[in-house]
Amino acid sequence: MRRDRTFDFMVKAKDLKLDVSHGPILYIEDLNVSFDGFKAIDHLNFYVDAGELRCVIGANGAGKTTMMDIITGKTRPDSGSVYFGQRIDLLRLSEPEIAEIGIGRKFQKPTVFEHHTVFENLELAMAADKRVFSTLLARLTGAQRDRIDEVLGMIGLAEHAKREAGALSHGQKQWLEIGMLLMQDPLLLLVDEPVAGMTHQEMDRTAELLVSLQGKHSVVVVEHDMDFVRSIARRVTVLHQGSVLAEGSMDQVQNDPRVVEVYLGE
Ligand SMILES: Nc1ncnc2c1ncn2[C@@H]1O[C@H](COP(=O)(O)OP(=O)(O)OP(=O)(O)O)[C@@H](O)[C@H]1O
Repeated sequence: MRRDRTFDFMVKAKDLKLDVSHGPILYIEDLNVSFDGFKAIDHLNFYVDAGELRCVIGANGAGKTTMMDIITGKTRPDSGSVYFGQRIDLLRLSEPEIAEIGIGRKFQKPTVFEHHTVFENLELAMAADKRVFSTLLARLTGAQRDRIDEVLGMIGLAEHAKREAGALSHGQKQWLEIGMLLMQDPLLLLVDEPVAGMTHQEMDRTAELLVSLQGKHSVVVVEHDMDFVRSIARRVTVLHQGSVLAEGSMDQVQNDPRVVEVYLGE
């Protein structure tokens, strides 16, 4: 895929300018990584358009987590390229720098601050330096309050703003954590198995939330629950043995004989 190869040497991560004028916000090309000789990612090509909501499925060990780890700088590949927009080479950036330029990640297990209220959790997420929490409380501007209220509405927790996060249900904690990521206004949001352990009602609500994020944010969701994937996905990527086996609508991939054989037919 065409990409302008301009390198921003000497520029601080936060000053890098995202360029999505060609469409994709994420370019992964010919990516490879091995662990002790085992190819976890094998000549992987993967593109996500700006504003897109993409689902990634694949059997255990297909390489989904490893791909997310490479995007966020946690794992370094052996070869290949990973670009954020056309110009930002993610392989040159550290994990904190990647977060700073607008890539947020939600892990499977919620990690909210249980002894703080929902509101305070969102407030804390706004601070780049988590140690400033005690001083931040007194200094919220009107715009910051408005942003917290807006996110509370998006995640459906406005009525729970004053509750301790530890008292929330599992699903509500997951939404709060997505809200905490939203406080950083990420351009790309990576979400790992968001509905594991949720009730059906919570799953429906999570689907609505993720669908509402597309457009303003690009979202990549890794999920095993096929009904959930069907309920949100516009485009689905099936990973198998570290590369893309199939890509398309849920109907297309579900009817692909190779997919049926290696994954859905299990
Ligand atoms: N740090 C590591 N060291 C050694 N092997 C690893 C490491 N990380 C991943 N692997 C292996 O690489 C393969 C791909 O793992 P990965 O976690 O990316 O798959 P996955 O698609 O996320 O699977 P799951 O659905 O189970 O989370 C697996 O066989 C895993 O055991």
